[in-house]
This record gives sequence, structure tokens and C-alpha cells, in this order.
Amino acid sequence: MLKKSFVFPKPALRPEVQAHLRNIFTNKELVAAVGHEEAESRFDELLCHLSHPPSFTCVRVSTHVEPADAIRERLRAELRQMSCYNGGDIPILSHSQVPDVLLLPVIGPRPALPESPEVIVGAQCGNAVLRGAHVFAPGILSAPKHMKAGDRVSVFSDVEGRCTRGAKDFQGKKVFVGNGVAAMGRADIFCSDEPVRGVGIRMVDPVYLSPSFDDLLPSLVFLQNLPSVVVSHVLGPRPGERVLDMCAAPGGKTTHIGALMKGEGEVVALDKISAKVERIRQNAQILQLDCIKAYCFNSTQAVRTEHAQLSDAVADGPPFPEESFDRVLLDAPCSGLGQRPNMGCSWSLREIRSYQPLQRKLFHTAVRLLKRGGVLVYSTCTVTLAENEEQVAWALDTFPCLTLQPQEPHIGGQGMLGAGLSHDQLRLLQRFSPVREMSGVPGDPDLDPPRTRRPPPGAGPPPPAGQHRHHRLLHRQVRQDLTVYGAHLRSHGPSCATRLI
Ligand SMILES: C[S@@+](CC[C@H](N)C(=O)[O-])C[C@H]1O[C@@H](n2cnc3c(N)ncnc32)[C@H](O)[C@@H]1O
Repeated sequence: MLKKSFVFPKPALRPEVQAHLRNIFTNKELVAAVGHEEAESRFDELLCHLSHPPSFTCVRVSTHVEPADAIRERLRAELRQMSCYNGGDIPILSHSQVPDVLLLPVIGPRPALPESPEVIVGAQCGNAVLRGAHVFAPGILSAPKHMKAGDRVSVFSDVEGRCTRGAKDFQGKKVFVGNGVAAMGRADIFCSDEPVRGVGIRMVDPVYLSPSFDDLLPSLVFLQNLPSVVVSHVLGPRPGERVLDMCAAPGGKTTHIGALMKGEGEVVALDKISAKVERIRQNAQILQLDCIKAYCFNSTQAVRTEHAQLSDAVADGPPFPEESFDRVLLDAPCSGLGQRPNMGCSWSLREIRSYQPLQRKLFHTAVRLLKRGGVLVYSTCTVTLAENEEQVAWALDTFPCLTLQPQEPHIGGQGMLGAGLSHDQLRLLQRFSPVREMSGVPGDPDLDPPRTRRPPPGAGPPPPAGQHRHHRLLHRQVRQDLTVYGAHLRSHGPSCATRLI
């Protein structure tokens, strides 16, 4: 195995987008705290990390169905049978603060070398391959003229989105993601009258090796990044409660919330795209959670008005009266710039900036639907201040009844300087970053010496000296290697008429 290093180029971004991001990460407040050079170098490091996959694959296990240890053993047996591991065992790690996840180290970068012929896949498909997937036929853009099932091929990702579907070759910017064996011929992929489905290339020699979770113990394991799992824990749903997930598809967090409630109570899941709502229903069924009710609905209009009451079409469904829910999750649509790996994004600056107003509209609805004393969690999977810390500052200003509360568990870093939040407020936010501490706020718990660290609530007796260090290192590595995730705001508070606009 090669020494772990950056092997892919930084993500291809439009110049104005790259400049915008650089301005965010070298903002005045941050530079005053850490210095210009340090801020610049952290930003460059962040870009390098973004084009690479995380070092761990994280799966959430269905502890409402079976104990985590039993699921781990079943997973171990399945992985042993995968040809890519040659019958060997790969470690399956637990996380001491998040009991319902298992972590599998990603092996790579491996010394795989491109051979010919070449197959070009879309950037999203290429990203999925780097996280362990095989190539599904709809993701294939270009294949050699005479490619037939059984041929060995090299797979490249079209990082700038320039390759036309059906091309026989491609000279644009491409990144090698591994070698595989064609499961279909070129004609099956491009000349079929029916929409093409199924695996097109089975990866046998990927640059990054992690298991394909396609159809692997579907009712017991759910592929989900650690920060996403943390979100539902922070929301803290309890059996019997009524919880709203406002932007829910495909239902990763919805199903987690249902599992944490042990299937007792009601989880209402909304999404505005009907095909995606079907995915929520399928996932709820696979994970055996019938407390989930999914509706296709625009969440900005989810509060019942006089007019809506008259024309209300769905019994018990949206729109809902004010103060209907004990807890509300706003996992907002966002610019998604924290997803890893991400080798390129063709979005304009205007598109990236378009999310803040939509998130604010959704936030207004969230607050109105929350019961007095209820809990609201706001999360994104992007890195901008505008969609994270600035939203928190705006929300605290706009809704005086909301207060920031500590998060449990808190395993990410703190919020980032630049939105005018105090250090105490930033410490209450959770920003996951693969780079050394991004916040510029002193006192990051991960950087404190072990003896000054407060044990997490509920932690058992301290481990023996050597083990302690080992756990800390694992923690730190896991935290830093994961997908960059935005700030999470947990808000408590009585709802009150004055906050309505
Ligand atoms: C970040 S994704 C949600 C991921 C999901 N929470 C999970 O964990 O699986 C954001 C979702 O918001 C949906 N969305 C965007 N605007 C919306 C709106 N106005 N109302 C409801 N859903 C919306 C998108 O269709 C998308 O599925």
C-alpha cells in the first residue's frame, strides 16, 4: 500500500466559487485569531481532503432489531466472503460515544494502475466507486467501441462533467478510480430501448477499497456518515413523541429517528420530490419502522392556515397546526460542498448562494411547528458560513425564544469564526472537518491534553493509560477523516407569537 497521501487533484471549481470559498476561510475574524498564512494553509488542506474519500466507512446498525455486537458478527461473516478481501478479516470498530455505528477502515490509496480500454463514468458515479460501490450502468458515459461483458476495463471519473453519453472515447479532464470487469457490453448500455439498470462494471482493483453495501444485510446496516448519525442523536427523540423531519429524503435520518424511538410514537417525514418520498417509504419498510409517515410536500408551506384548513387533502398529514411537534429536524437543502469525495462542482456562485434564503424560509416553518420547550436541530452538509454559522446568528436574532443548547454527543469541532458568534456560542455548535481545528476558537476538546478532558456524560471508568491514548487517537482520526459537515444548532425554547413573521 502506498503511504497515505493526496493522490487526486483538488476539486475542479469555477474560479469565482473557489475565490468565494477562499474569502470565507480567510475571513477577518479567523485571520485575526490564527494568522493569514495558517488560515490559507488550512483552506488548501481542506480542498485536498475534499477530493479524497474519508478513511472510514461508517454504517449505522439497526439496534431496534438486533444488538450491535450480533450485527457486527454477521457483518464480519459477510465481509469475509467478499472476494476483494480474499477471505481475510478487516477490523470493524465501534465508537465509544455513538453506540449504533460500526466503522470500517478504507484501504487506500492502493497502487492500482490504469490499463486500457477506458470507461468514463459521471463524477457522482466516480465518487461512489471511491466509497466502495460498483459502477451502475446509468453512470457510464463512455465505453470502448467493442466492449463486451467479461472485458477488463479501467474506470475514470469525468470530474468536469464534459463527456457526452455514448462517446467512444474522451480526451477531457478525467481521474482514474480503479480497474474492473464489464458486466455488460457497450450495446446493452447505450442501445437499449428500456432504461438501463444494474451493475455495468464490477470493480476488482479500486484505488480505494471499501465494501460495497449494495444488498448487504439491508435491514440491519445503513450506510451513513458519522456526522449524519450524530444529528439524530443530538435531536434526542424519545419513544411516544411526535417528531417532524422537514427535508427527509432518502430517509437516513428519518429512519434513525424512528429507531431511536424504538418504533413508538410518530415520525412525520416531508420531502418535496415525490420519487424521493418513495425512497423514504422503502427505507422505512426495509428497516421495519412503521412509525414513519412520509408525505410529498413543500415544507415552507407546512403550517396550516385558515385557507389550507378548508382545502386540506390529507388526513393527519401536512399542513399542520402550529406547535404540533415535540422535536423538529431541519436537515436543510444546501450547497453540499462538504460531501466527500468531491472532485468537481460545476455550480455557479449564484447557485451556491441561493440556499440561504430557502433555508431561512424553512427555519420559519420549523419554529412555528415546534411545541413550547421543544427541540430543533439545524444541520447541513456544506462548509460555507452563510449556510451554517450565519444562519445560527440570524436565527438567534430573529427568534428570541430560541436558545442554543449543548449537543450530546459532541464529537465534531466547534463552529467557525466569521459570523459574529461569541466563542461560547461557537463551542455549542458542531462542525466536522477533516482539517486540523478550523474554528480558531481556543480550547478544542480534541486538542486538550488528556488529563484536562472532561469524560463524556455517561462514560464508564477511565481506561488503562495506554488504552486511553489509543482511544483518543482513534477518535480524533475518525472525527477528522469524515465528511465535512456543517454546523448543527440545537435549540430549545418556548414558541411565542412574536417570532412569527
Ligand atoms: C440534505 S437532503 C436531506 C437528507 C435526509 N435528511 C437524509 O438524512 O437522508 C435535503 C432534501 O430536502 C429536500 N427539499 C428541498 N427543498 C424542500 C422543500 N421546500 N420542502 C421539502 N423538502 C425539500 C430535497 O428534495 C432533499 O431530498
